[in-house]
Amino acid sequence: MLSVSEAQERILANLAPTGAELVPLAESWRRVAATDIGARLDNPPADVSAMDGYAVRATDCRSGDTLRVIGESPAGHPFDGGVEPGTCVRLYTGSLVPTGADSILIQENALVEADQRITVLSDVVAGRHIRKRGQDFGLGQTVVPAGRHILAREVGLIAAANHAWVPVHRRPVVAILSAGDEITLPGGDIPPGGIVNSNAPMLATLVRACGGTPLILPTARDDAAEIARLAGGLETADLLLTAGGASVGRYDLVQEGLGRIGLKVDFWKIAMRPGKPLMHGRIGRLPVLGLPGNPVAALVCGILFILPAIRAMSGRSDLMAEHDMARLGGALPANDLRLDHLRASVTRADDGGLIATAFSRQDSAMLRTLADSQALLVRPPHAPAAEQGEMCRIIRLDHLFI
Ligand SMILES: Nc1nc2c(c(=O)[nH]1)N[C@H]1C(S)=C(S)[C@@H](COP(=O)(O)OP(=O)(O)OC[C@H]3O[C@@H](n4cnc5c(N)ncnc54)[C@H](O)[C@@H]3O)O[C@H]1N2
Ligand code: MOO
Repeated sequence: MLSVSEAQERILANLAPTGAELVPLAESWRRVAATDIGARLDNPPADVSAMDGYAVRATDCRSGDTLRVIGESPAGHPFDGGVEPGTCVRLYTGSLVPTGADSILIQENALVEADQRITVLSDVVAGRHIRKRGQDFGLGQTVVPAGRHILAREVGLIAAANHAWVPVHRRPVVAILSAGDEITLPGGDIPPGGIVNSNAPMLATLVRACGGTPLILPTARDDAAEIARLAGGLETADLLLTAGGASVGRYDLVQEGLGRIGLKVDFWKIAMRPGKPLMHGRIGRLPVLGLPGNPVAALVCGILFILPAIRAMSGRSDLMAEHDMARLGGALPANDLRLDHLRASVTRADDGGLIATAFSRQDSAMLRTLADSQALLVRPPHAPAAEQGEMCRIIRLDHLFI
């Protein structure tokens, strides 16, 4: 069986980033920059004060000196003149520094006298409290490089660089096809032997959390022709996910159904748990991931394979879900050849470190245990038995909004 890392490499090998589209700045959160975004001005655009006080010349601003206040420079209303020897201009945080001034005397260090005069109470250090033009970034400099995930900090930076529109990669469209005679819609009557389709809404949410646009297709019966019909004509999608019918049972017909519309299987079955029956292939140019029906297996495959695939198609370079280190909250038995992903709760020790404790039952159909887990505890293939307190690797689910 293929290892998880080989499977990831093969899935990612043929994925290209989507094209670019322009979105309003406010819509760019959690999108990915499609080109380098350059500054359309210097920031700050001119020398400005970092404090409320007076624009002065440091040489005539020693403790005990008296200066004449020749005007005011409120933020947004620059002073129309210059600071001459023995004079100063009243200004505020963000005010343009008038010509002639080289420093700011903060107002706490000035005693206001009569006749528009102030007495300096403390020596001024030349250059203090002035934000120099372009000290943050300069006109034409790249502020956000292509491939950067745009979060609130980048939104602020792009705005400061004077852009109202942002070039981002189009969200990858991910079609989701559930297969199985037993599958019913959430909220309806459940016939004998039926089970509610939890995979489609859960995978759609995962797709959204990873930055894609989910497209839930109608549920396919256990019928190869119906699977072929529902999965056909998806030329505009970027990825097709199937859920269920991936294993070796007589009614596991996804491969046969998709084969009728040209599926070329790249691999089937990998050395992981849960998620062993994962299938990867292509229908024409459309990449296909066949996920197991067991919901926990489908979600774990989502984190290991769909998440990096969507990130890659979105133009990101940080592809894999981040790992953290934790101490084991309980002993674990030795592992077999499959990379295991145990559902685990996470708490914080008094020293600030993380403690991950695997749930005692790890059935891959148990959704409540999955929802109660804050992390997947990763057990490498052939890991020996481990004692409580030993270090382990975890993938934190809350951090991924999954
Ligand atoms: N003899 C073997 N049996 C199985 C093997 C094996 O290697 N040999 N692998 C097991 C593993 S591991 C998994 S995982 C499952 C995967 O099976 P399928 O992908 O074929 O999934 P189904 O049989 O269609 O369903 C499995 C399980 O999940 C329920 N299900 C299916 N779709 C949904 C859905 N959309 N929402 C909620 N629940 C769903 C379905 O009713 C089944 O209970 O195979 C093992 N068997
Ligand atoms: O992938 Mo299966 O869920 O290991 O049981």
